[in-house]
Amino acid sequence: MNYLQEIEGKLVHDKLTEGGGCGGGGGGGGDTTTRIRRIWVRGPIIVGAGPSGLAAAACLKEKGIPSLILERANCIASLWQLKTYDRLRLHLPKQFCQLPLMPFPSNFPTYPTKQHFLDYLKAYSNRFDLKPIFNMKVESARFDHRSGLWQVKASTTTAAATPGAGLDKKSTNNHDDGRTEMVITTTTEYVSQWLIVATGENAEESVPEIEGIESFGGPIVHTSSYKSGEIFSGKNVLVIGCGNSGMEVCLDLCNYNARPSLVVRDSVHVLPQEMLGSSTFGLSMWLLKWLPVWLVDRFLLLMSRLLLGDTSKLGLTRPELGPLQLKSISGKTPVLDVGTLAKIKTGEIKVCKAVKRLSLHAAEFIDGKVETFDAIILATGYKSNVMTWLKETKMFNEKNGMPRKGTPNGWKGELGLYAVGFTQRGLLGASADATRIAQDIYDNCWNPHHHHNHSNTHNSVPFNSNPIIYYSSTNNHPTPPTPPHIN
Ligand SMILES: Cc1cc2nc3c(=O)[nH]c(=O)nc-3n(C[C@H](O)[C@H](O)[C@H](O)COP(=O)(O)OP(=O)(O)OC[C@H]3O[C@@H](n4cnc5c(N)ncnc54)[C@H](O)[C@@H]3O)c2cc1C
Ligand SMILES: NC(=O)C1=CN([C@@H]2O[C@H](COP(=O)(O)OP(=O)(O)OC[C@H]3O[C@@H](n4cnc5c(N)ncnc54)[C@H](OP(=O)(O)O)[C@@H]3O)[C@@H](O)[C@H]2O)C=CC1
Ligand SMILES: O=C(O)C(=O)Cc1c[nH]c2ccccc12
Repeated sequence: MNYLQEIEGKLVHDKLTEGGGCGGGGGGGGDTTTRIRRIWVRGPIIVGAGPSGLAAAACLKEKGIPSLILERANCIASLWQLKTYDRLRLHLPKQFCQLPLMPFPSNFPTYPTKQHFLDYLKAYSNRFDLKPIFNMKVESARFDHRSGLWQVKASTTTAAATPGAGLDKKSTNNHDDGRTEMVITTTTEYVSQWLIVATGENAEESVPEIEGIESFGGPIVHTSSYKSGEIFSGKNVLVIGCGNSGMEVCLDLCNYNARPSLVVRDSVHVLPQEMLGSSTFGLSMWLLKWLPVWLVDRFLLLMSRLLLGDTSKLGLTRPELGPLQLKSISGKTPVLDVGTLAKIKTGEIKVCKAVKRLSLHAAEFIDGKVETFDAIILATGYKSNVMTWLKETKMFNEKNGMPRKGTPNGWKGELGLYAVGFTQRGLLGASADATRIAQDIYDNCWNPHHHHNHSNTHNSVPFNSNPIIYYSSTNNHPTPPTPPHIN
């Protein structure tokens, strides 16, 4: 640990804001009092250590290309590790959820649990020796035309650290109990020829505006902080949103003797998880090889009708478009039923219309009904955060932070910019992106002599595996400057 801090200390004391080395990199600007560490990365910078970022790094590594992963959380796969409920399993069979180059172990069940999946991701990082820099939140990234490089500014926040050099901001948090603790934010600028966006479609919670929400007297939690129904036992809980999360949370609430009501503001496709002895997803993929989407949809709807009955009688109206067509046009994922429908049929879960307004202990719905509730769970989904930090609007839509080009072409931008995991096709889509990105960087950019499309003629590794070069100096440390407080 001391050793790491020493590196950190050395770095921040070096005179770093001057350009030099590879092309100036912007910055400089004369005023050397702003102490920003600047680090040149040999390979691509990957933002996000979720399944997508890990897959991209592994595919690059396999081609001999080092990369550097920056992750805001203090662990890999933070969505899965920190923001999912206890009973979560993959909804799709494991063969559709594995990352490139390393299949799931054969002893895993068809639908691995959250812990299985996390164990797999840990093993995946170890296998490819991936070492993300944790607690490193990317605040901005822009392409510098002068140097031809991406400049990625990231911040690390340390609580109660020893004051030192290289600090952008020092502030104090005043706690209610009178304690004060120092919060230190350090900014680091990473510079590279390539930037791979892997922050995901689920980077931030989507929180709806609902009239009167501020006056509601009970707890309001997003599904990202819901663990289990235990604390809601005996309570009336309003679950807003009927995607896969909302549906499953309702089931979980029932299992803990809470009384959930599910808001279905519009329409939803609920499909059985399996039909004819195989997974609905697998069967659909297979049928799509031979039949047009509309026909596969007709088949899915027929099977659903036989296996689940008429869901509209339960308040779950189906959209006009079929489930796969809707998924491909809008990205809206059909719900794969894991037992919720049975509880709706028995009345253990009530289905409600859209919420009109909330008050201290109640919700009024658009059909005029009023019900009392002790708690609200927002199962309203997620959104990308790319538009908040990526200073680029050609590849990414500045409104929704998604690539402008649709699947499967959204992975490649210009000037060394890539995106992995924005296909609205889950882990399968992310894996395909990661493979393509690594191949593209290898083919077109990686060889210093730019042998376009002659990938199979050069199999030597042009750089050593350490991705970091300290921009300002001759230092070439064997490890990245890991923040001193990670686990
Ligand atoms: C409850 C739930 C269940 C799911 N189940 C399945 C399933 O069974 N099968 C399937 O295929 N898909 C499933 N998905 C879809 C899900 O998108 C993928 O499983 C997968 O997590 C996507 O990986 P990702 O790396 O693209 O994004 P994420 O897993 O979200 O990882 C992105 C990472 O980027 C980090 N990050 C974000 N912003 C910054 C920043 N500014 N700086 C640094 N780091 C940043 C985040 O902290 C995060 O660790 C599920 C999603 C949810 C919410
Ligand atoms: N085990 C698994 O594989 C699981 C996978 N997932 C995946 O994770 C991703 C996120 O899922 P999820 O968290 O369910 O989010 P989704 O985005 O899939 O669903 C959000 C739901 O909230 C509704 N909603 C949004 N705003 C409001 C509002 N103001 N009032 C009422 N309803 C509202 C939406 O309705 P509308 O359609 O009308 O906008 C939609 O039904 C998906 O890709 C999903 O498939 C999630 C859980 C489990
Ligand atoms: O979880 C997601 O968002 C996915 O894209 C994977 C997925 C889960 N259920 C599905 C049904 C149809 C297509 C994709 C999925």
